[in-house]
Amino acid sequence: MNENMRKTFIAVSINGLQRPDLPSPENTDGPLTSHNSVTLNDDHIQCAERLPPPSSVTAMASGLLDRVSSLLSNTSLQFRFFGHDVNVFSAIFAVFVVSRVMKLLSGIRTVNHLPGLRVPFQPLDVPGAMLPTTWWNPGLHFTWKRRFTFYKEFQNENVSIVPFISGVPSIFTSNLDVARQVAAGGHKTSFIKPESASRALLLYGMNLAAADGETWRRHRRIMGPAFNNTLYQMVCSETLETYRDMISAEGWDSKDTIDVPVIQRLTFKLAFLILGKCGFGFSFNWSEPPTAPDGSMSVQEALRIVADSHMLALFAPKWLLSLPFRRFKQIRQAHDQLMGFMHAQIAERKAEIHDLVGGATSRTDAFTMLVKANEDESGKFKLDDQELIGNVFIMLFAGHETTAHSLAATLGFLGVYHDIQDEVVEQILSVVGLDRDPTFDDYSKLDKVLAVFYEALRMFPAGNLLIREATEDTVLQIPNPPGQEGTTAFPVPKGLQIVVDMVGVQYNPRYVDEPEKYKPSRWYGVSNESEAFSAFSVGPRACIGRKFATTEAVAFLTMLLRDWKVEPKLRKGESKDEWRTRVLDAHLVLTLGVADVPVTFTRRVKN
Ligand code: HEM
Repeated sequence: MNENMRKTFIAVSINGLQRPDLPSPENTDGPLTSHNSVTLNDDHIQCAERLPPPSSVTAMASGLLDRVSSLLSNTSLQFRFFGHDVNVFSAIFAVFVVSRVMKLLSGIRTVNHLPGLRVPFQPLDVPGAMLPTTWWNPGLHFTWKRRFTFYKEFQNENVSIVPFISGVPSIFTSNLDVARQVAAGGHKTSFIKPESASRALLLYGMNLAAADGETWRRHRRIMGPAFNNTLYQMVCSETLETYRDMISAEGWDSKDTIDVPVIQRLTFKLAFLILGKCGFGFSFNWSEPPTAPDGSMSVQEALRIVADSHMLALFAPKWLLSLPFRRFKQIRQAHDQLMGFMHAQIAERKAEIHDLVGGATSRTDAFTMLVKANEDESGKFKLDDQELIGNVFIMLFAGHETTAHSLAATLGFLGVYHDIQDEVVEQILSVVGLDRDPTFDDYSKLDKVLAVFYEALRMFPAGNLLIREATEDTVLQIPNPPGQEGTTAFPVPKGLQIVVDMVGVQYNPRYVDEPEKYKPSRWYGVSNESEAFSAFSVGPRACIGRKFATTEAVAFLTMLLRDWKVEPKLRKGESKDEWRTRVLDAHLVLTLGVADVPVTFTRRVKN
């Protein structure tokens, strides 16, 4: 019996993995050929290539079953089945194997036989993400690690992933037209953010980033007007102020050379303070003490704790955070204090807006603009107080890490490429000069400063996975391979997950030549709104904070690069190329960032 089971298992597994349901090589009308540049023969070969060689699967499965069989044969739990003695555990094992093979085959049908990985776990689910990357487990970071090879291997800009133990089948896309169809939102979309993807965004209340459909439209209608030039003027002037504050608080004004072991320490603080000032409307500064004059936790400290513990608050169960540890107590205190404070602030801002003639207020931060836009709205479109708070906090969570990491990567690249740094400084000097600080009006003339930021962001796209789920049976129009006109219809069943792989998009040679090279010149003269630069996503659901982030980046880099030359802080005997390979690599938690960047700043005009 055990020997028979083993043969059956191996036959079923290998047949299942090799996709007997593919059209025969002669039948070129199969569902894949129309938009693939490869023949079905190649297709079969590629699919097989993703698997270990059949002989090794056979040997492994055989070894595994021998061990399981010998273990099971020592047990005496048996029952009669069609005249045979069957061991209970063997039967359970057989049912498990058959159910997994069925899951695999059904998954392959769901993705409409699109070639791709056939793996035990979905890489974005807990087991697949936690287990190390091996030949059978792509791991959470596979889109980064395989950025130069993944889509090339399958000769397709869309690749399926079908798990056979746990997780749902999905299609990963590196094509912008497909991204536009699934991620852009809009009136008639058949795709939503699945609950599992938006849950992480809902800690402080419903908000723009987590909402879908009618709810999303209601939130965008109120959030849209808050992101305007008055806000960007504020972002610009507060960034200049924060830069000056940093220089004096860090003691840089008396030094000519400064070593910064991790530039993220500064960029995270900058991004946090700008969001605190321009997002929440708080008067934060670089060296605010953690406690207020009355001894209680200061608002700046409370917000910093909330920002730093976001991951823990997301993934730790509620009971864990209620344990009496000092750190957890601090997080609870920060959360409660901020909530009370935010509700009081809403009441205060509403009163201020109503008391002033025509609702005009001198405050220009996003929170005040949001409350004002909401007060101007009537009836069913109005957001409640918790939704207003949810939207203020989503700015912190969506805009903090993303901006900070992109700035860190920019400084890392500029440290390596001095010719590019010199070109940018030349533009800064010709637009702004040495005698005044930049203003928001200079922004459009500083396109090379914007370009160095854009190119770093292209290479480390912070919003790296846009996960969507089909709400109904629908059809995607998939562009034919480069060089071939037109599109091919690809049926998508209800429930299928489509993941826009932003790393794949940004490294797709269809959109950028030499994607592995840091070449800011590709963005010279490209306007801030242009969808040619797609790392903020595209369409109606693209990042609402794009100009917020770029205004801050341009203002900060203009001030910093005018005063300081940035260089990589090399280890003993290390070359710049070695530094680049070691340092400019991904660091992935919730968003994609760059590993710790150590740099040295040297004053350009000595004191
Ligand atoms: C370099 C910095 C940033 C990058 C790379 C970035 C990237 C993105 C991307 C790719 C999306 C689309 C996500 C999706 O559709 O699933 C997005 C959405 C969003 N971002 Fe950003 N972002 C950045 C900065 C900011 C800032 C500074 C803010 C706020 C001040 C912000 C607020 C938002 C919000 C609220 C959404 C949701 C928009 C919607 O669903 O309508 N982001 N961002």
